[in-house]
Amino acid sequence: MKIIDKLKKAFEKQPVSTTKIVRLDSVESTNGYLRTYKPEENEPMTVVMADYQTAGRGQGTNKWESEAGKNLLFSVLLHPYEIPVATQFLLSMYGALCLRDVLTKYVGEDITLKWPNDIYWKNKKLSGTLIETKLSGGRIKDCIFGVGLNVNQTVFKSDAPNPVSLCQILGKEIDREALLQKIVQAFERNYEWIRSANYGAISSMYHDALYRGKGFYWYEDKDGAFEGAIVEVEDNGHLILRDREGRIRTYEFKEIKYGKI
Ligand SMILES: O=C(O)CCCC[C@@H]1SC[C@@H]2NC(=O)N[C@@H]21
Repeated sequence: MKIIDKLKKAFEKQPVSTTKIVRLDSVESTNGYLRTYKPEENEPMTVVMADYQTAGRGQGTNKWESEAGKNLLFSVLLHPYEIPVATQFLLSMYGALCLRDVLTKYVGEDITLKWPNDIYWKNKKLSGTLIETKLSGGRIKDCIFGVGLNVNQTVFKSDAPNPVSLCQILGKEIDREALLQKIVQAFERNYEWIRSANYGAISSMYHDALYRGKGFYWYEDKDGAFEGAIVEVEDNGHLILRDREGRIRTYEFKEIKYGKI
């Protein structure tokens, strides 16, 4: 085969992303940027990424700090009108599974999903997600899926929650742009899951990928520490644990902490 034909073939095989990606040097927060963003009519998905955030937000009242130009800080705007509010955890599972798919290709087996949607490598946090939704008539009008993924940072502040970066795991710097392309392609490819609203299949993939998905581990709620095993994550996103006495305990996010293994 001629070289040009080989190149053409390779190019045809390479999926090309159709999603608009807005690239910024610095912004307060990529989630905040998308909150006032007006998409074109034929723009099902928009991504905004920044090299630096001056007020990056984490879960609850946490800040998300990230060294300039080292990591991936991006938010994906989706309009999943198909999804009723009651089952909006589907979005959380979809996003986390997209990230896991790509990161597993980089790192291998040890990538898991820590309820509700952190990405862990072994027992260290590789990525965190902040989801914000705008509702209309009991359905989801807009969903902003904001991701902070540690890529090339190697020194973290001491109060960061057990962080790790891809560079630390793999021992080499990672091309952030190529990684972002792969993640966006996974979001595009897997959007079919949302369209088909195949809750059972997504939920089963999510459960298979859960950190501490099997066996008893230490947890901590407002009454203290206890050993529990994950029974399931409900469709509404609540975590159900069974303790050593067989008691079933149900938690919303922030009501439970992971104790030491
Ligand atoms: O606390 C967490 O684990 C969630 C962290 C989410 C951080 C990302 S960085 C990009 C996007 N913009 C923000 O302000 N936050 C999210």
